[in-house]
Amino acid sequence: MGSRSRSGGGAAAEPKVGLGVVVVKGETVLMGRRRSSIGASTFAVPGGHLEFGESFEDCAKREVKEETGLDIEKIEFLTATNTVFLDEPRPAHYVTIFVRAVLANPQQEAQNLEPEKCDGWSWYGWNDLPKPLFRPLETLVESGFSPFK
Ligand SMILES: Nc1nc2c([nH]c(=O)n2[C@H]2C[C@H](O)[C@@H](COP(=O)(O)OP(=O)(O)OP(=O)(O)O)O2)c(=O)[nH]1
Ligand SMILES: [Mg+2]
Repeated sequence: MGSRSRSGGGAAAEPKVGLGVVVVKGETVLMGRRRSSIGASTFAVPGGHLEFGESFEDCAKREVKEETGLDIEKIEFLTATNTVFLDEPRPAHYVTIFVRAVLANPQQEAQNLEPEKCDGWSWYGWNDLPKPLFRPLETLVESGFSPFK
């Protein structure tokens, strides 16, 4: 058939673009434990798929609003990671764009607006992150990267 799919079952095998938002408040970042199939029970920052035609900034604002209700500003590109998930329910390959942002209103509280996808949101120090981390984030941390430098 000449199919480029390697995952079988007709599933798309192309790499996808994910976007993770490191929301910074003081010395802490916002993280929650995932319930979604890829990376279930690992801790990740809010984020999701980049939609067709969307800017990184708009994607970051949209995903953080949908998942936490928070409004963010000062969105800056941080770095990208390249992760192949072979041990998940379905093989997947993600290029993840990481951006940093701050709260538009530091008094605003995070709400768990998609409880089917996340156990809840909390603030963690970068040197005291919860474990295990979602793999793209683990790659970021292990590279020595810090959103506070
Ligand atoms: N949320 C989040 N997604 C990430 C991170 N790193 C990373 O590679 N991704 C990738 C893999 C995820 O499967 C993908 C989509 O994010 P998601 O799993 O939260 O999906 P979602 O339902 O919020 O997205 P969407 O389909 O509603 O746009 O983005 C991260 O730190 N946080
Ligand atoms: Mg998400």
